[in-house]
Amino acid sequence: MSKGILLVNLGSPDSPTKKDVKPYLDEFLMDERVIDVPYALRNLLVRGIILNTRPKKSAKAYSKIWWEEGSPLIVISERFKKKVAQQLDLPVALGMRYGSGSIKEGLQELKEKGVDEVLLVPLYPHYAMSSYETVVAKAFEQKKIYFPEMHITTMPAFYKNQDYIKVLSKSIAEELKGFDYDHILFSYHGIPERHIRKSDPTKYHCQIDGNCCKVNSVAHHTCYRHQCYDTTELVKRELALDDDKVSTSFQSRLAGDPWLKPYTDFEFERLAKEGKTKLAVITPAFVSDCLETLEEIAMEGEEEFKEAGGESFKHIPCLNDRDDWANLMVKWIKNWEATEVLPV
Ligand SMILES: C=CC1=C(C)c2cc3[nH]c(cc4nc(cc5[nH]c(cc1n2)c(C)c5CCC(=O)O)C(CCC(=O)O)=C4C)c(C)c3C=C
Ligand SMILES: [Fe+2]
Ligand SMILES: [Fe+2]
Repeated sequence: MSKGILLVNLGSPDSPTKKDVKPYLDEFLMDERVIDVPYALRNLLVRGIILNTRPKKSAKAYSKIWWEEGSPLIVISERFKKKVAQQLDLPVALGMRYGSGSIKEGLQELKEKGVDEVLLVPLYPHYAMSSYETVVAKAFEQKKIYFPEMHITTMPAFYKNQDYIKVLSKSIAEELKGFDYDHILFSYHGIPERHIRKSDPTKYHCQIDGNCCKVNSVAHHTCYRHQCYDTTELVKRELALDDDKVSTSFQSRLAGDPWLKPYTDFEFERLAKEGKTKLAVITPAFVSDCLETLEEIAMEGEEEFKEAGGESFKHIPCLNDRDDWANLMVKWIKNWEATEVLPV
């Protein structure tokens, strides 16, 4: 068997224009694990309603954060991949769940290098049906159709891995140097509450009230909300932060059913009104900065917070291509190569 790595991130449109954003959003929102309603209804919702207005709005947002080299998410993912590959003697490829540079292309690249045993690495710290699970499902679907000879092992979600928490905490501590804050908000990408219920294998454990999280359950392996609160708690402990200086919220909701609460934009207002006027925001659902961090938080969020009375605001960058983060990924991969052990 010849081993290789496929790192997978979400993907971006090819350019920040309505023409390129529309097909990207079409692929993204027509994913049954993202808008999880029957096909006919999803088709009506996405193609009959959302895609009439959203591409223009999203293109405008993307154009505010676009870099000369391209989409920040793609550029950062490529830099990360390069740093990881430099330290390994086995092929490393990058794939995107949506848009250009697909999972199929990534697997093809590995196949051409003689790989038949793939370590699939969804670049998400937490499990969610709409992020981690859809990457795994797509990779296995592509394997079945095009690469039946390949064997795929998937890296588990690493939201509470000790080394990951250390690297994340170190990045936060470094970024907070010189920033006088009175609160740190951990803002995670939101998902509809029904996704939590759907992903609960027991079908009764997750009450979405926090009490369920105190009772040990197999449901925690697939509960995005539980895992996000775990990450916050572990970083809080690692950095010895006071309870009342840290909170968790969920951003980026779309209209419709209730999404995980509290909502980040409401929290900006609440915190400012409570006199927490110097705010640091960390976005640990993403390993790479992207539209949701650079525009929604670092631009729009700062404006909303200051309009509500906030004085200073700092978005702490994602891990991106930090050396310690790339080194940690290399360590996990080497463990897998040598002993088949993956992070927990
Ligand atoms: C039903 C809608 C959505 C769910 C559920 C969802 C979950 C989810 N998304 C990410 C990570 C990212 N999402 C990004 C952008 C983005 N997300 C949605 C919708 C849902 N996401 C939309 C419509 C968009 C596109 C932009 C917009 O119109 O607002 C991005 C940024 C991509 C980029 O190019 O920079 C990321 C990353 C996670 C981790 C997640 C579930 C936990
Ligand atoms: Fe999203
Ligand atoms: Fe829970």
